[in-house]
Amino acid sequence: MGKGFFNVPVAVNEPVKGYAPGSPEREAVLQTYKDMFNSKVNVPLYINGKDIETGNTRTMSPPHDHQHIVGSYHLAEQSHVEDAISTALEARKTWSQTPWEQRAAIFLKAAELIAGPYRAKINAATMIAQSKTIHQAEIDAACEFIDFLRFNVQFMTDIYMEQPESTSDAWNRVEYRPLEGFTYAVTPFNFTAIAGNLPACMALMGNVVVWKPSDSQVYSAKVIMDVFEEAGVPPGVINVVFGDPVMITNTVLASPDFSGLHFTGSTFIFKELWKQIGTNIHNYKTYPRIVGETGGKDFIIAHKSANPKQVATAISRGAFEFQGQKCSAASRVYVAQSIWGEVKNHLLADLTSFKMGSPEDMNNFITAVIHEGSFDKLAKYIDQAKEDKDVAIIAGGNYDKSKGYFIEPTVLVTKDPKYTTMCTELFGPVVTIYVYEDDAYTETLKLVDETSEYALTGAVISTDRYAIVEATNLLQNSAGNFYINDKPTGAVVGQQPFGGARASGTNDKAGSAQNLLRWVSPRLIKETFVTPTDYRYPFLG
Ligand SMILES: NC(=O)c1ccc[n+]([C@@H]2O[C@H](COP(=O)([O-])OP(=O)(O)OC[C@H]3O[C@@H](n4cnc5c(N)ncnc54)[C@H](O)[C@@H]3O)[C@@H](O)[C@H]2O)c1
Ligand SMILES: N[C@@H](CCC=O)C(=O)O
Repeated sequence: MGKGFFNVPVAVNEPVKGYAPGSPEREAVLQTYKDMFNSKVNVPLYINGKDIETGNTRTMSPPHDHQHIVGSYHLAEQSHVEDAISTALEARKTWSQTPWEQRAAIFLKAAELIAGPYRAKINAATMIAQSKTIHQAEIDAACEFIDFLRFNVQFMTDIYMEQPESTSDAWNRVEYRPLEGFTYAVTPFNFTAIAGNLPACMALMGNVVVWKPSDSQVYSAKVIMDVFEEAGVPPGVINVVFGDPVMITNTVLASPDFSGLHFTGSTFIFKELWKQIGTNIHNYKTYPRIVGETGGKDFIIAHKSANPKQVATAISRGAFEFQGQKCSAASRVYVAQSIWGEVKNHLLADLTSFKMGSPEDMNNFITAVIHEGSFDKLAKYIDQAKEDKDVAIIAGGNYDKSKGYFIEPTVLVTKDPKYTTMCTELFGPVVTIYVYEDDAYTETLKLVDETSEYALTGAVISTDRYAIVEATNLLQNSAGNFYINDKPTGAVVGQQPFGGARASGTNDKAGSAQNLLRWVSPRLIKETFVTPTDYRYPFLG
């Protein structure tokens, strides 16, 4: 189909803008934030390239100002989901035959639109919908999303170039077909980049998609769809439905043409979806691909040789950036007794300096948690900690939902290494610390490995190389992303492919060729040049 072997632009990471006072990017994003905050957006479904208004709507409010309405979005009925499926299957006829370089051009254009004309808008939407500070919005909605789009194009061509050996009389070719049928993307609230990448990377590989965003990310999902539309994603290739996740999922998974689930979200939901796909397995035309990146209970272990200030900073950033609502957020920390005093002093000094409030005020490091359900759950764990004897609250512990869902960054110190908040994912600004005896390092590493069902990210901080080696070996299966002398968050596309195993997911590494491989079904074509005409082997005479 192609009329040349094309080189794609070399992917480079999008530089993170600083948003310093007086900078043009700061002025632009603040003005856009104000405009969006003070108007009302109408978000329809998007099916077959058309805006669909169902009339059944739900309002949208920023988590930091939950009585303020910034717009409303339309909820799908079953018939809309069925339309999304049939329109995707119709679009597949053309899209799956479209040359790869044409598909690539669309998503490279999307990257440039976000880097330029849409940057302030996608960042402001993320600040409003998900209550991210400008820095957290910039590294997610702008930079990480741009990186996904650019690097995926490079990964796609790397995959296509992977070809078998041929001989002089037979040419072996592998074509990387899109999956037969349609795919389903179910995305979380916490990363605009993930919401955009899950449908986009499947479409890039020639698939057609039904995408169900999180109810708490609709505003920034709308900007993503505007970008895709302007970049030229043809009608029917990516269809967006909002609303009841159970009804939408039941409808999608009931289709015999369902061919792949690309999920990011909580572990329990993913396991339920896997089970449902298993139950329906006899109905499908092909075995559906299942990719899920899910929860975490991410750790930092600080050796006695660690620099206490480095440990404290890794906790301050790793546990509290974006209110701990990263799957990679540090939420359990093991600190050697001899450095704990100093770590604690630095950490408490950091927490005292944190400012909390609306992301519009760029002095704030902490904003609100995503919704009332999350707020109430976190408040319950904090209240329980106030009651429990084995745990002390050394910072934070207050919360207030009168205006926004604000939870004070909270540090628990426990004497019980299996205390509930050392094991359970809370997904908020609460970190639990266990102080271990300096000479119990090896036992503590075993504890790290055995304490949680998850295995997403983790970090060791040490200046002793043997301690690093021991942690690297003993924690081999405890984290899919393992950091040495760093916090466990902040993976960058193209640098730290991201994902974990155990209950944290299928570890198909977002931001890598490995993930894209899940969305193709290779076909081997052997072409023989001189076709045999006699069945006898030479020795048969
Ligand atoms: N491992 C990773 O890469 C990664 C990245 C981001 C977030 N996460 C995880 O995501 C979670 C936070 O995100 P969230 O609160 O949006 O997660 P969530 O599981 O509540 O929601 C994720 C998506 O699933 C949908 N959903 C909810 N119930 C459903 C059901 N019964 N059937 C079908 N779909 C359903 C939601 O509407 C949403 O679109 C955390 O557990 C976090 O660790 C993991
Ligand atoms: N890319 C993110 C993780 C995404 C999960 O929420 C990080 O590494 O911090």
